[in-house]
Amino acid sequence: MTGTTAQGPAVLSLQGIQKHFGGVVAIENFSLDIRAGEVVALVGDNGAGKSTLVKIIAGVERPSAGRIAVDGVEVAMSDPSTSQALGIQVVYQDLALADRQPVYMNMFLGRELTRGPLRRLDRRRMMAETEALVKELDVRIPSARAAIRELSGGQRQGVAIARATHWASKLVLMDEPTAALGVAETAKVEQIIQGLKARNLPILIISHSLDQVFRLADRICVLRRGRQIGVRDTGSTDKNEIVSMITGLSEQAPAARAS
Ligand SMILES: Nc1ncnc2c1ncn2[C@@H]1O[C@H](COP(=O)(O)OP(=O)(O)OP(=O)(O)O)[C@@H](O)[C@H]1O
Repeated sequence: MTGTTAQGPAVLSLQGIQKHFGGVVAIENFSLDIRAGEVVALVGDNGAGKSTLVKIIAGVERPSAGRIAVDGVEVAMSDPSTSQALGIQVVYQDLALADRQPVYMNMFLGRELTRGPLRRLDRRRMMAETEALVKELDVRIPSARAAIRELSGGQRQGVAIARATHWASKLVLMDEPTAALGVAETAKVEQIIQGLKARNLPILIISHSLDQVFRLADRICVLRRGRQIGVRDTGSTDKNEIVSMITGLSEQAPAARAS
């Protein structure tokens, strides 16, 4: 592998990760360090193993072999709550939002703030915290009281990202965050993701759009049929190289490309 020039200690370190589903090798031997403040894109064709890797980090799937460390300490991601407790949050494609509930309740879903001995819902505090967060991240929603179903796809995605950011102290995983969005909404969500860099929170993002990957990522990690093909710094590679890594077809020489 080449091109791993990010600085600082690894927030998340994956070493020799393997995952077999019966006879299917979904992940062969995967190693990657992710550091504070960087966006790493995971790319590869359908079935390359991207979602499986995200599920392993999220504690949804157990690796067949390999080691995972958070801040240098080896951990067993035995279930999603372990991963969450370690400060890792996932924004899944379906967003996992409660459609009928207001934005502020979604922000605290399963972790609602309460007050007093009767532990009544502290709606005011949840609303205030939600408003501060969406403002900080520039997620433009009509109100923290708006029900999710009243929001556009881009606004929903913004809420899901804001929630993940709120609860993640170490890492946010994003699985195709703009797959269902139009051009303008994609641009807005990308702007929100770029804004997260200021928080120094590392992001691992799955995307099928190489244009998006080149806009957002500091490093690009390529998988092909479960094999880790390589990691490149975005600034020292180009789409041709990444496409050839994804497909396994060698790059055409410039002369041949021009003809
Ligand atoms: N629960 C499972 N049981 C059996 N095989 C699985 C399971 N989950 C994934 N696989 C297999 O593992 C391989 C990797 O799948 P994965 O979904 O991780 O790929 P992907 O890169 O995320 O693809 P896509 O871009 O289509 O989402 C595929 O061959 C898939 O069929």
